[in-house]
Amino acid sequence: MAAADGVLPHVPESRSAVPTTSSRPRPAQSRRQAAATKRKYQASSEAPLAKRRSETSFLPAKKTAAKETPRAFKGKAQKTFSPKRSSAGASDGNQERKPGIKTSSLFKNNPEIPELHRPVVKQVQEKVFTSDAFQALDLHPHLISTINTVLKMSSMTSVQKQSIPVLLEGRDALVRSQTGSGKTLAYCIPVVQSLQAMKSKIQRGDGPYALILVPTRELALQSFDTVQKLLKPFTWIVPGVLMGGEKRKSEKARLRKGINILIATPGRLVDHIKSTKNIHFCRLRWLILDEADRILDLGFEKDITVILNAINAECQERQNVLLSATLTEGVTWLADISLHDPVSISVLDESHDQSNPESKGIHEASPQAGDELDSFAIPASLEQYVTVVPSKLRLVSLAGFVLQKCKFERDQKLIIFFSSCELVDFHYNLFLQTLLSGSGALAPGGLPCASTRLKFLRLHGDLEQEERTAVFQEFSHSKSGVLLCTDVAARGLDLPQVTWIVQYNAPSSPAEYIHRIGRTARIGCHGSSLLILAPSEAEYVNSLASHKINVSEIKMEDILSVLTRDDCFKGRRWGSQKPRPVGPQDIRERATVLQTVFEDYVHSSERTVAGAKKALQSFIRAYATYPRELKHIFHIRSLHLGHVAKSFGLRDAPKNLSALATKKKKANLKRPDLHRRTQSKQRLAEILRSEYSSGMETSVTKVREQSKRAGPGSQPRSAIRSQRPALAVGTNESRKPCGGTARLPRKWF
Ligand SMILES: Nc1ncnc2c1ncn2[C@@H]1O[C@H](COP(=O)(O)OP(=O)(O)OP(=O)(O)O)[C@@H](O)[C@H]1O
Repeated sequence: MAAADGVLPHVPESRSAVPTTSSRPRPAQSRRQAAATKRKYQASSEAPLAKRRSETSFLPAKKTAAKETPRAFKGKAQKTFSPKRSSAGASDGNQERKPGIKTSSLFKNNPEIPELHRPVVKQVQEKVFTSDAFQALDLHPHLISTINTVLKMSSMTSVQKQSIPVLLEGRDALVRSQTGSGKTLAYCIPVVQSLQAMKSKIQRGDGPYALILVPTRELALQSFDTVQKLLKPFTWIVPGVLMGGEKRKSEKARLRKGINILIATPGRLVDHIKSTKNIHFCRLRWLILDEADRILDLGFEKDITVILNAINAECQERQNVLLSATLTEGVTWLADISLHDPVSISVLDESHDQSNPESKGIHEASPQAGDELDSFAIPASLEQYVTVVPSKLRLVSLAGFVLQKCKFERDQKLIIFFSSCELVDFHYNLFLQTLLSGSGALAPGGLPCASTRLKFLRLHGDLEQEERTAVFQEFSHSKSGVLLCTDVAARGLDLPQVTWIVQYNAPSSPAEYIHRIGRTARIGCHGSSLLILAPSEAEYVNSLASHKINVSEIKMEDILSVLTRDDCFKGRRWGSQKPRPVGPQDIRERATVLQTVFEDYVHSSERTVAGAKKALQSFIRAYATYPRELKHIFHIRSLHLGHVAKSFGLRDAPKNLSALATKKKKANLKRPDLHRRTQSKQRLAEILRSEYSSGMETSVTKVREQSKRAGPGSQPRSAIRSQRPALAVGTNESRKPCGGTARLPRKWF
């Protein structure tokens, strides 16, 4: 007889939450356990064992609505043991489990998984490499030899072949090409070439000749590294990075000594513009906005205003370059009105228009068809998958996928994207404590045969800079491992040999989807991505298709079936032990064992329960911030709190969460104006506390306070103070809505 679904037999040794074959119960013991189990079932509302054993399908035959029942934040999800029972005094992990403790009824009352009717669309693709060598360009011979010998590159990529000559001519440009196609060198090579060729040799004390703005610290470090390598033969040109996380004093000292190619995150640069005397831009020749569409998002916009005010006040003549894999309408519009005689470079156009070699992918910038702008190129070597998983089964499915890749396959490097720092921390700690062994510190409930082959790392904006840099370096150089992260790692990062991208929480825009999956399959390599959706979110696949993004389905059963390869997850059977073929029932049992391991860990102490609740709360908060156009797919009302709680290892839907939500909802109903205001405030707060900040909370507060004091339509204070010609930011004239990004005023470049 198989172990009951959702019921684990008594485990005498407290640390063995998962039964092993060596501790099989003796007949008398099994009889006692069977009786206990029977009593348990009589007392519970679960179907009797015999009936459940007869269920042959993987999911319950009983069909429920595709949407999870809209009982969010209300009733109890499942009748289970309360966290208190296992948490009190259980932190030492020596708590003895009672016979027949009900664990997870993971496979009951789940919404039906809908058939995915994927419209097959023709994906937009670009050619990565050309056959042309860098020697074909008019570059300094030492620069060419550095590219060949230090960077070990010989032929140009398509975007480099198109951009470098245009930029060397001195034109402004808008550059769009797929992720991992070599955009960094497409702007770094012309910058270095032009600066080394200047007639009056650059002095360190001259200050910045080029300013490169990037959205995150890791990207700043990465770009700095590339610039530094290119500058090897031109030692008189000094590169430098300002990115936060470092003491302001030491950054000031470096600024004082002089930085000629300055790479910075907007927040930190603003901080220096406001507080550092030695910063000036009178010799600036280049302004590069890498990941330009992200930099123009709300949140960065204010910083960019301050930066451009400061620059415009001191220098008018310079070259401006905007780059991204997803240049959207907002950025094109901005370029149309503000770049000087700009050139629009899109590798996509060249790939599409092979019939007319004259046209190439280079155009005078002009408005492009909306359809074309909404479709982004995806590397041809990137295979995209989606799986639809009911909320209760999300956690075990994610863990199953990680185990499949990292325990049973070689050299797999995974990045898993979550929607918040709290979610990253929760899953990181959970996986470390339950799936990883070898540290000798396996948590209560940890798998006795957990793998030493797994390596987990995490990256998000709440970590100390030292840890962020160390993680970035370690994952870069690792052959295998799992990086759990927020969107702080979504843009621009070039982490070699990443084999899989997993999106555990769906991104909030197609652009973010493209950037996340773009961390794999770079520069012609192979890679895959997996998007995990709930049944109520299945329509997201159509939304992706409307942007020419094609995904294939992987069935949840196929992911979970890996658990049958691992005897760690074997539930204890009593009665006949005859070997039998592995079937859906085995998968269910093993998934239940794994879920129980997670639940046991989460309920092992008050601290871990609180951590899970905090993560759940953060998940709900993030879920509420999907943009309007996706709200019909990701609506908080379609979440079943009890089911979602299971995916955080919580046996019950936390009551205080539901109370909080109901209270808020009621209050908001009474005050619709307040509701609207709170929503936008929350959104702003969300953005302000995002990973892209300068790393100095004070600067965020200052920006907030200043804008509050100054009111709408005001100029940044720095500009007023220094009598610089400020921009009319916030005035009705200068701002037009466009694609969620407020349009920027003319003359920023
Ligand atoms: N000509 C080249 N030959 C070989 N490798 C190259 C070449 N140009 C760039 N690369 C490598 O390709 C990888 C991706 O380059 P890069 O990070 O510049 O891409 P990107 O287009 O900026 O990507 P994203 O849009 O994600 O920011 C890097 O490892 C880089 O060193």
